[in-house]
Order: sequence, then C-alpha cells, then structure tokens
Amino acid sequence: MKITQTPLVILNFKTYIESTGEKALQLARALEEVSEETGISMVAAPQGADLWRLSQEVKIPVLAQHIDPVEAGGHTGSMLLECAKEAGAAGTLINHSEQRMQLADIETVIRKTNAEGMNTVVCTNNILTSAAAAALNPDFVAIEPPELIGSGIPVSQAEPEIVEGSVAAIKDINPDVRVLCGAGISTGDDMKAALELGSEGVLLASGIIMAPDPKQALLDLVSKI
Ligand SMILES: O=C(CO)COP(=O)(O)O
Repeated sequence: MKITQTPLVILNFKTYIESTGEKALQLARALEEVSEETGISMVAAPQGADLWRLSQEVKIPVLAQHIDPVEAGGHTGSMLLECAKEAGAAGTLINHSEQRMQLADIETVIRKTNAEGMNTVVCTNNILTSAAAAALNPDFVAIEPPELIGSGIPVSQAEPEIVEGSVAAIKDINPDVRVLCGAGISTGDDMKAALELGSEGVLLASGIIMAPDPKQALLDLVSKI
C-alpha cells in the first residue's frame, strides 16, 4: 500500500548494533508510539533479516534498505523483491549512497516495486541526480549529500540550496514525486527547516539511533511541525 500521509519520517536503521535484532524491534516500537502520539507518519527501514519480525510486531510501514535488480533464480546473497514483499516490506530505499546502483538497475527496481504497489524511495546526492531520479517515477526522492551523512551537520541548515534546488528540479520534471531530505538531521529545528525548504519529510539515521533516548529524540524531531 502506498504511503500517502506527509510530513513523513523514515528512519534508516542501517547496520548499527543499536538498531539490530531485538534493538531494531524496540526502535520500531518507539517509531510506532511517536506516530500514534503525534499523528506524524513514521516508517522503519531495518536490515533485511529484521523485516519479517518488525512487520509482524508494529503497524507502521517497514521498508527494505535495498532490493537487488534480479529476477527469481540463481542469485546468491541478493535481496529479491518478492521475498521482501512476503517479509512484509511496504517498499524499499533505492540507491542509498552506502549502496550505490547503476541507472539501469535503479530503473528496474523502481518499475518492479511500483508494479507491486509498493513504495519507492530513491536516494540522490545532488540536484542533477535528483532530477534524473524524478524521471524514473519513484514515489519519493530523498536528497542526501554524502559528505553530511553521519556528520550531525544537517543538510537543511548546511546546504539549504541543494534541498530547494532539488525540490524545484524534481517538481519541474514530475510534480507527483514527493521530496525528502536527509543527512545530519536530528532536531526539531532541522525538521522544521527541511519542511520550509519544500521537502515533505526526512530520511535520517544516527541522530535518532545513537540518541540516549530514541523515543524522546523522535518527539523532539517532530516537536516544531
Ligand atoms: O544516510 C542517512 C539516511 O539514509 C542519513 O544518515 P544520518 O542521519 O546518520 O546523517
């Protein structure tokens, strides 16, 4: 089912110990509680091995962090779309800077995932790649300058022009694509700035996962919306 409600918070669990296994479930429950308490749409993107457990335990959508552009058959170590779907994934991140893909493969995964009615979130690194991604008809484009990822320096404050420019370029090519931004996002001011720049939500990781109290960090994140 397509995610329609914005503003939107997608938490990329990556492969931190603090967001793995039992701790991934605790984090997903925090997302679910904050979503229920605030009415803000929240989504978890755990590692593949945690997809099934989280999709069964929480009501918020869960996304795969990556899907390989392969058909069913002889592929070792790949993540097959159909497997992620049966594990309860509502969609997938695509082309994250930590899992870069070729253009043809990005197109394949967007097309196959959209055909299943699942959500497609393509990650980009600048205005030009954001415009290119929009032409492939994903549901979301998440602009994340790699140099700010994990830095604690929020893109919405450090490089606002890349967010504004990506929104304009994307909407010029495909008005239906919704824009998220990420990299260094952690506070309510960061989220407020992101929305003021024209994005409809954020894609984030360490600012929440590494917080002493992730649930309180999520409440702070959406406190100024
Ligand atoms: O890569 C990111 C989300 O996909 C951003 O990571 P940080 O929130 O840790 O900067």
